[in-house]
Amino acid sequence: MSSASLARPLTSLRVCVASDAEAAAELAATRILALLREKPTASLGVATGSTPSPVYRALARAMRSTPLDLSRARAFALDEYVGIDPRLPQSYRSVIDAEVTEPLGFDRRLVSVPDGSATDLAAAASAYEASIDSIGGVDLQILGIGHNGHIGFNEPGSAHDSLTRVVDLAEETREANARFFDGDVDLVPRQAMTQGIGTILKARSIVLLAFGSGKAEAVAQALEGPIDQASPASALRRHADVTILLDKAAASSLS
Ligand SMILES: O=P(O)(O)OC[C@H]1O[C@](O)(CO)[C@@H](O)[C@@H]1O
Repeated sequence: MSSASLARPLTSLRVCVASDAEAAAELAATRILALLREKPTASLGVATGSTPSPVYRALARAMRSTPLDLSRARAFALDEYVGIDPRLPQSYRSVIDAEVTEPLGFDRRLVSVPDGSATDLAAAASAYEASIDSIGGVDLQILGIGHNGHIGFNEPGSAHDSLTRVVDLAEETREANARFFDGDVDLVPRQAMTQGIGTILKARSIVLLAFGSGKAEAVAQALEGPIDQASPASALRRHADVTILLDKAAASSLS
């Protein structure tokens, strides 16, 4: 099914321009906490990268003042580099452990990250998709957005109904992520295993955050440009429950 043939009617997104990234992160954290209080077995979709970090810090702060038991909650990471040793600090398994599992008190057995070091990557990707479906899907998915509009590691050109699979990373994505690899783009893996756009759209609710002027064009394309494969994040406009949390700089190209 091509993205153009998707028949679901378009719905309006809630767009909130916060005073700064910290304020936007607080809003996202409040939303997550409300879900987890109401449903202690909720399943949270967690992103990595710089964008969601203040959300996880805000959650940890809130839980220090008002403790909440997350030991029955689940978390599913969006993506992982292919071929990376999961023990390396740059692996998304390590990032999720350090930013989500340990500080927030998830049970490690209930936190899943795609297996980018599997021998049979296609089978591991299918198993990951099936594991999300088998527990009834993600309740709330946290997303960032790449400079080129990617969500997860779904680069421009990804089908809007794509599922978890191995993808080639765009050069601009590898260059953007070189900062996590001692600034050396040659150390950034060339492939990743990512939830597809179709996987992401199966989440019941989605919160996308974007901060800084470097994301402004990608945000404008996603929200105001055509809904097409050139802008992976534009697919979010096909979902019924999406909240976009921006700082002023990331909102600066919106009309
Ligand atoms: O938040 P960053 O580091 O700018 O990266 C943008 C987005 O790209 C991804 O890293 C791809 O996984 C997202 O998780 C992230 O939020």
